[in-house]
Amino acid sequence: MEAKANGPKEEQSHSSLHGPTNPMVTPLLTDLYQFTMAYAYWKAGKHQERAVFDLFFRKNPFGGEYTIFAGLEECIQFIANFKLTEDEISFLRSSLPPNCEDGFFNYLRGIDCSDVEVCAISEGSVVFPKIPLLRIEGPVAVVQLLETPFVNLVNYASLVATNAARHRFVAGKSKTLLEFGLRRAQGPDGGISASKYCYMGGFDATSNVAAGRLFGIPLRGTHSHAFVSSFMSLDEIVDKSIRSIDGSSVCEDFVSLVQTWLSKIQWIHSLNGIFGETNQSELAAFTTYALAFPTSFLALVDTYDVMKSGIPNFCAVALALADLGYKAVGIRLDSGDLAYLSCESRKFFCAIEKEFGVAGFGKMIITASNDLNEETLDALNKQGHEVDAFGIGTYLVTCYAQAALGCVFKLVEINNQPRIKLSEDVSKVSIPCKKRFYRLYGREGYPLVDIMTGENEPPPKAAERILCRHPFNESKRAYVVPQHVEELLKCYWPGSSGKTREELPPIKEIRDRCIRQLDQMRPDHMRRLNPTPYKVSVSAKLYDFIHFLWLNEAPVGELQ
Ligand SMILES: Nc1ncnc2c1ncn2[C@@H]1O[C@H](COP(=O)(O)OP(=O)(O)OP(=O)(O)O)[C@@H](O)[C@H]1O
Ligand SMILES: O=P(O)(O)OC[C@H]1O[C@H](OP(=O)(O)OP(=O)(O)O)[C@H](O)[C@@H]1O
Ligand SMILES: O=C(O)c1cccnc1
Ligand SMILES: [Mg+2]
Repeated sequence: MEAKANGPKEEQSHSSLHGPTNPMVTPLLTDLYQFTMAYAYWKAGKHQERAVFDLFFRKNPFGGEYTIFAGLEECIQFIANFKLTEDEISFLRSSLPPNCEDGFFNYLRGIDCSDVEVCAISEGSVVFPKIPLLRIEGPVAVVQLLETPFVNLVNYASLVATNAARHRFVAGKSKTLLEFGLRRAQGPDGGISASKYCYMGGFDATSNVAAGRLFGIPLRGTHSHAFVSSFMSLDEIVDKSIRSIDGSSVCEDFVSLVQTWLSKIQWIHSLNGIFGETNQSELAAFTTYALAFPTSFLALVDTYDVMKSGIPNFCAVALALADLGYKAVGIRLDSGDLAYLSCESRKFFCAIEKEFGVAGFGKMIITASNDLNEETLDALNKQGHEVDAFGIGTYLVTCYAQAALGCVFKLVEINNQPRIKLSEDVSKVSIPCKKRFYRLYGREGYPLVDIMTGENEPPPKAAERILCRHPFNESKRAYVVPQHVEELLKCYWPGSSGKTREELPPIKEIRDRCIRQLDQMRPDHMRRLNPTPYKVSVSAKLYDFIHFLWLNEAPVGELQ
């Protein structure tokens, strides 16, 4: 069932700064330590010092080599409306130690994000580890307060968008992908976010009505087993009349028409022996649904027995509808061997088309659901199947294969002084400095490498050779002559910088960007098994600076 599009709230006001989708996203949606640090900064007179933080992740999820960046609009909606209320300030006063001075709470009363600059990669972009998704600059105490909500808003959004993109990659472009996860999602916010970001990652529609209304995502749905099993017999159908599609005639007894078709199907030579008596309560359910939705009839056919009952019953109702000029949509399979049952169902539909000359009957849409995930989609592809649309819930929205993306928020500069965070684990050493990022494209149009440079370095230029260095591994480096250079960071919240604010595009545009960028990737980065890592690099100058700072900050050990 396809719902009629009806003035999505989002499309009417996509660029207005109306606040985050979830009203729980307030300045208090942060960790206590952000406020205790803010107090300590304030007490030390350090709170106005200008800091630059990077938000990035260290490892791609799901064993893959790419990630989809999502959640940016919610971050901007959050800071555009960032203001502590008197109630919130009173709560903080009661939560912090009693010796915290009043002046701090007066300071909190005055803060907003008008002096914070947020630059970010465009939402829906394909992104890679270590390259900051957002660069946040402003008074250290304020920016520190943004850490937890920003990381929270980006983490799950990007994880589930990536999961959706991965499901799309396996299913293939021609399949319809429906997100059915609301009932299994991690709470209401998990459900709404899943629907929004699965659409962004390449799904076609959702069953989540609230998400349809909030974001203008196409709504789709079928019906459940309960609807089928709620019927006992055809006698329950009281109003049996239905008008033909062109309105020229009325069929007074649609039930009899369906029964006539069912007996005709039973006599088809090529189907002989497939089925005998079908389940009559199921037939009653299908007939009732068709009377309610003659223009979009779709039936769940696995309540009793797919081939012996569901499919013949569906065909009888669909053929009766065809007599009146209506074209049934198709079926949903929700159990059993989906490869086998989809192929058998297709054969049955083709046999009907051939036998009764009903054009297009063989092309009936077959939807499959039931604990689907990347692996089952892949298995179905390998076996061969006839499924046109997949309804996917639990594994998709809970991100069963990877619990979190692991975004972090690290200080890279304060008062124009670059800062570094060291770690025994080299992959956890942060890349210091306020930086710029570029994507370098090769001759064949594929992105070759992302490179970070210092803020004031000259940008890489097309057709000019540039040395790209692994940030930590001295021996890994390459000269690149890019065909095309794309600067990745754009200013989405200028603060007091005077830069122009990049518009927040509608969700459909973000989805299109995501699909386009995924299409542009070199296939070996995309494959599921042992994909090739995409190269993320730093300029020679930045490399030297990182290692200079590293040596400066790392204490020299003493051996005894
Ligand atoms: N051809 C196939 N190849 C691989 N996996 C499949 C195939 N067909 C279905 N599956 C998957 O196998 C699992 C079957 O689920 P399960 O064992 O619970 O049986 P079921 O079909 O749901 O039976 P029932 O509804 O009667 O309990 C699902 O995760 C489904 O996605
Ligand atoms: O399987 P998922 O990927 O989570 O997709 C959503 C599932 O939700 C519905 O039934 P539900 O699971 O509530 O009941 P059922 O398994 O008994 O059909 C639907 O029939 C799907 O099977
Ligand atoms: O519309 C459906 O078929 C549907 C919706 C949610 C969950 N399972 C199925
Ligand atoms: Mg289920």
